[in-house]
Amino acid sequence: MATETTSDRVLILDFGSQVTQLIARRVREAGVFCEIHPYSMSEAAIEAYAPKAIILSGSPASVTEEGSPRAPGIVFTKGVPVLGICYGQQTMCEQLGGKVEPGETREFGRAFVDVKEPCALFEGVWQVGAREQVWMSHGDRVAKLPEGFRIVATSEGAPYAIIADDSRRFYAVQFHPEVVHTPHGDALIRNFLFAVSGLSGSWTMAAFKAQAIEKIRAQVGTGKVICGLSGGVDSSVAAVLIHEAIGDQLTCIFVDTGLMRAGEADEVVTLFRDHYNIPLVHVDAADLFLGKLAGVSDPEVKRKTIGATFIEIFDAEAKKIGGAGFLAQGTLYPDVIESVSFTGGPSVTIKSHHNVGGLPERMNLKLVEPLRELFKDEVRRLGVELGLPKAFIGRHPFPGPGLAIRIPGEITPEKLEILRKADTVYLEEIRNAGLYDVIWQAFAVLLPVRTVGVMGDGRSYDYACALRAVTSVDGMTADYYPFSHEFLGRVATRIINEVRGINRVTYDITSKPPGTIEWE
Ligand SMILES: Nc1ncnc2c1ncn2[C@@H]1O[C@H](COP(=O)(O)OP(=O)(O)OP(=O)(O)O)[C@@H](O)[C@H]1O
Ligand SMILES: O=c1[nH]c(=O)c2[nH+]cn([C@@H]3O[C@H](COP(=O)(O)O)[C@@H](O)[C@H]3O)c2[nH]1
Ligand SMILES: NC(=O)CC[C@H](N)C(=O)O
Ligand SMILES: [Mg+2]
Repeated sequence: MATETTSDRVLILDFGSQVTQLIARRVREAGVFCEIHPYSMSEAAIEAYAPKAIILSGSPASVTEEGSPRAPGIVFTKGVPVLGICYGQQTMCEQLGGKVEPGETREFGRAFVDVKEPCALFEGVWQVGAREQVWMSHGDRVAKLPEGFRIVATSEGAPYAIIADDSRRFYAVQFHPEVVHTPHGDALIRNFLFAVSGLSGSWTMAAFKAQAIEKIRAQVGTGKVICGLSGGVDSSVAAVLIHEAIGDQLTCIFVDTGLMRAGEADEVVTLFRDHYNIPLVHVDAADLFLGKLAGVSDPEVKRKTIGATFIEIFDAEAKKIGGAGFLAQGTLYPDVIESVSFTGGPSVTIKSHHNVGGLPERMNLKLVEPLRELFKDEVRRLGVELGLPKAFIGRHPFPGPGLAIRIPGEITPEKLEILRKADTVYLEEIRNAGLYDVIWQAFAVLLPVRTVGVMGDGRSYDYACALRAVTSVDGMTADYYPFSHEFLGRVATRIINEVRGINRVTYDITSKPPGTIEWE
């Protein structure tokens, strides 16, 4: 999976921590390319990836348990700098001849470290003698240092809060520098990347764009490419990027799945044709999708059915334009991470994104996915770099499976119609209140629950709907948007008055985690 994007690559080995993603974000924000791989990555794959530095993540596991995960030996013999975080520190110590034991005091949340000796990791950030706030989440602790290490900071629950082996460039911390609750944690990570590892921090969107174009040309040659275009920011950016690379070898395909929002199909096609001179085919596949989804209520079955149907259509369209060999999609890094359960790795499949885990096993078209290693906010920056108009860049994400994953249970044309109306009212109110751009994503969900109400002195027995609005940076974590009660009241009244079939409205205040943004 290694890419040619840059030679300054950092490898993050994941032991299953909840916050491994954040390590990647901090590294990329520093202008350094990195990828997350499971700790079980083979030594050959590590060699092929050729990291300039390695970071070991935290983990729910305990080094003291038999069979708990270990880093591949090559991590410590390759001669590159290594930063161990929490479990990463513990396994580093254990593997290099130190000792780990269950601690007497567990530390969760805010803690303080006393800085004892100078260290490249916090040079220019923390002073010797200072007491600094960090964020801890551990029960075990290092009890004996491996040879070559020294203690540079301590905390109450972790006498080895920061340790260093300067000659081998191995550093390890018991706390989590990647979370915002460790103020200056990002500066420590930068020090590891620049001062310790000597990386350049030159991974910019302009550099990414130039290299991505080269890669697309090399992969595709003179072949024809069709690009699944949804009107969302990811596929729009992918299409424009690919068009810059291969010009008229590209044809875009917009699939109307029948699971779109009100007016969306026309809007997307018009917007794209107005701005770009890229051939766009509009396929009306509503009957096909609704037919295949009839009677399906399990979320994963829905997602896989939708993924397979998309591919069926792309295959047919590829033939129609005289045999395209490649399918381009706006797949992002989070789609990949959430869909993939690493064999032998610690993470589990949360949901099969229709364009990754939902793809059929056998595919005729070869995938071109130039954004596969980017997070959403990075794609938006690439969009700016490519000169995409704001109408594309600022759009809320809309998932490929569309309203199908916003109607828990079976999907029917009647339910789709009700949901479209409620969603339209909700988004209209959000726009009127000037909130569209401060919210990351907002939508209505039609619940498969009917409740009793009283309307116009009569009894109603209709569906309930839930409203969702979240703030986020990259969709990997999210919080609910704190609307005023007045706003929520206004939307609820309008939906109940205007949308036949809904007589109750609720607001979803679940963050991610533990929830996800979509309901399925
Ligand atoms: N209706 C559609 N027609 C054609 N391709 C689609 C459609 N919906 C999704 N896709 C393909 O699946 C990919 C993933 O969808 P996803 O919703 O994650 O991205 P997007 O729609 O491009 O952007 P956004 O996340 O902002 O909605 C898209 O980039 C696109 O290639
Ligand atoms: O194209 C897509 N195909 C999918 O199968 C899919 N599932 C979720 N999403 C979008 O991903 C982001 C994170 O969503 P979740 O918190 O629900 O996983 C949110 O922005 C979701 O809308 C999808 N997009
Ligand atoms: N966050 C972590 O990496 C925790 C590591 C280990 N499970 C402990 O409790 O110490
Ligand atoms: Mg979309």
